[in-house]
Amino acid sequence: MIQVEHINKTFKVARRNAGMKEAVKALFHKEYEYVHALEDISFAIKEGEMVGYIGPNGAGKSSTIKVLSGVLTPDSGTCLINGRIPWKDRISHVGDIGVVFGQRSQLWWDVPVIDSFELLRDIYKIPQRAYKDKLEELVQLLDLKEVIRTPARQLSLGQRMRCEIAASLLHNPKILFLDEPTIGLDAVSKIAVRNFILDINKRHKTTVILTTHDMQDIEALTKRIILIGKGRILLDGKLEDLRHTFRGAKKAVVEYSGNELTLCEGLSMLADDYSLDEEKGARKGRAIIGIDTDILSVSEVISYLSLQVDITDISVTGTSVDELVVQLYKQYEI
Ligand SMILES: Nc1ncnc2c1ncn2[C@@H]1O[C@H](COP(=O)(O)OP(=O)(O)OP(=O)(O)O)[C@@H](O)[C@H]1O
Repeated sequence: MIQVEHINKTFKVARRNAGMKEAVKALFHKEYEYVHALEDISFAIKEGEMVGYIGPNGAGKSSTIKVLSGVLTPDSGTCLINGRIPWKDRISHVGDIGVVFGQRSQLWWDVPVIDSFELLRDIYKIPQRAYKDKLEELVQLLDLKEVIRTPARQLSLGQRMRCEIAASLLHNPKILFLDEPTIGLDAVSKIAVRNFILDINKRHKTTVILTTHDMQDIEALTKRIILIGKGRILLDGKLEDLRHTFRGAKKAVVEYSGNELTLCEGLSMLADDYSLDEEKGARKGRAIIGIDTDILSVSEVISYLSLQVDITDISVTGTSVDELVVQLYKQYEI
């Protein structure tokens, strides 16, 4: 459905130093720098897939989404979406895609949201019957009844984001590009947005490409991730496999009293915060210990530690998706 092959995009950016003198100098002699936003980007996405497109700031995520949605023409490479080249067949292509940029609005600011929806109906030439049915579905699923008669500028961020998502789906697109859809939302609104995305993917087999810095979005929505750094794709694989790779790392938070903790092979001290009871000559503390589960099992760790100290509380957690991504960024030096 989406086939991207060897896409490259370089931006030519004018640069000058600060100050009046430099500004005048730049009038006569401009200096340029070249930013390689996308370098040899290739991937394929099947119908109905939900893919997380992740990477640090400036990695090239938005540039990729812009190429896929047809607003940015690459310097070289090919991209076919449902048999169309996005930047060449823009008008027919936009009928197939919905785009939500979390940081930008597609709603007209001063008019009630429903007026923006009607305008989009005209732009996309949605038949009246289909529009009515879709609107009804979206209003119900996204709980918009109370807000669509309000101007966009008077909505809370969460309400506006739900309206943005509805606006992007009115014409029933096959593909949805979501660029930071939960940015700035509170926990309840984030969950509502995520549940809705899961729901439309299930109902309509909508293909979703999601760029986000929120790893809970990735965990809740996608099975596959594509990691981009400095304009290049560094990894494309299943989240599950990645978890497997990093499975060997767990963390124990141990509240203890007694002696100083000594660690054996397979354990590493990440933090040890304690106070000293000078009378008893004993410590009371909270240690965070890294466990390499390829060397020691969790039960062995508990037995080993309880031989040394009194454990008053212990919790053991695996690597979170956030930690996993930090490790990936470290591994790929991005
Ligand atoms: N129109 C442009 N003109 C010049 N440089 C640009 C332009 N758009 C993007 N870039 C540069 O291309 C690189 C990739 O930018 P892009 O916005 O795609 O990154 P991103 O991964 O979406 O980052 P973020 O997570 O911060 O949104 C950056 O170095 C950026 O400065």
